[in-house]
Amino acid sequence: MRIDPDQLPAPRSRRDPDHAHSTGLVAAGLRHAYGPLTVLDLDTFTIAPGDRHAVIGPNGAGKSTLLNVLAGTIRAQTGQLTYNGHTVTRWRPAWRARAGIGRTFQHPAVWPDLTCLDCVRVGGWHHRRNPDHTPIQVLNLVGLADQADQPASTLSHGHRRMLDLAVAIAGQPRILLLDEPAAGLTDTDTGRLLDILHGLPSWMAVVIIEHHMDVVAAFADWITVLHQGRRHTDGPAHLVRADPAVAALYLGTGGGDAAHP
Ligand SMILES: Nc1ncnc2c1ncn2[C@@H]1O[C@H](COP(=O)(O)OP(=O)(O)OP(=O)(O)O)[C@@H](O)[C@H]1O
Repeated sequence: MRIDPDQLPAPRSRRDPDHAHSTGLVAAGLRHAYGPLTVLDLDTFTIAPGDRHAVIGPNGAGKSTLLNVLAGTIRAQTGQLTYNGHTVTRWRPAWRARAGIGRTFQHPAVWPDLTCLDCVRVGGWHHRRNPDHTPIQVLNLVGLADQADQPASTLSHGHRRMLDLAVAIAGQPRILLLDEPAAGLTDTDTGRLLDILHGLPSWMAVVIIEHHMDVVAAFADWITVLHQGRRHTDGPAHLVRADPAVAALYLGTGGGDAAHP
């Protein structure tokens, strides 16, 4: 089901003149299977500059698979990805990151033996000549400036998640993909996460996979609901959140019929 956005006023544009040449990411015909199990089967998925987009769905719906396909960690068996007019379907994750597709991981992936500051330096290595923010400023943004010289391995789970986010932000991505950024965070850290997300530059598109609906509600303009690898619903966030079929999907009371008529 697709909610008609024409019911609403036009979404606020987040385009920045400096990034007007960015046309975002367009995925078409993505399909991925493990043996007989198709875990992703999406006709289209689009990320426009400045999007604030949440991908939700029950466990096993294919959300991380989608994010991994967009970031290049998994190569979909069929489909095409176009980013700013370039076909990037076969690009490695590092090439995509350098081109502006950044990400965090469901299980924070930081370099345990490096200090927090060095992790952020690595994250921003391709912007050394003209950084928007110094590494310490990025650490400050996520509340870790006091831990700058500490090895990443000594951080708590919540702080490792923040460091993972800082590493991604240091790369100044045009598209930032966040896999369950609030998982395991305290309420205080979740509040900080939302402050950080709200403070990201308007030209940066942000896509989150998230189970915490309060985070989705506070962050997203647009929601895509996946179920069994397919699009169940997508549309403006407040309409999707109010959609009884989406609630039914989470409660297991028949939403599956909407995805697989
Ligand atoms: N390497 C793998 N081999 C086989 N099956 C896999 C593999 N990785 C994922 N899957 C299966 O693919 C399906 C989609 O997984 P995925 O992690 O994308 O779902 P998800 O929506 O992110 O779930 P969750 O919310 O629990 O993280 C699940 O059924 C999962 O068990």
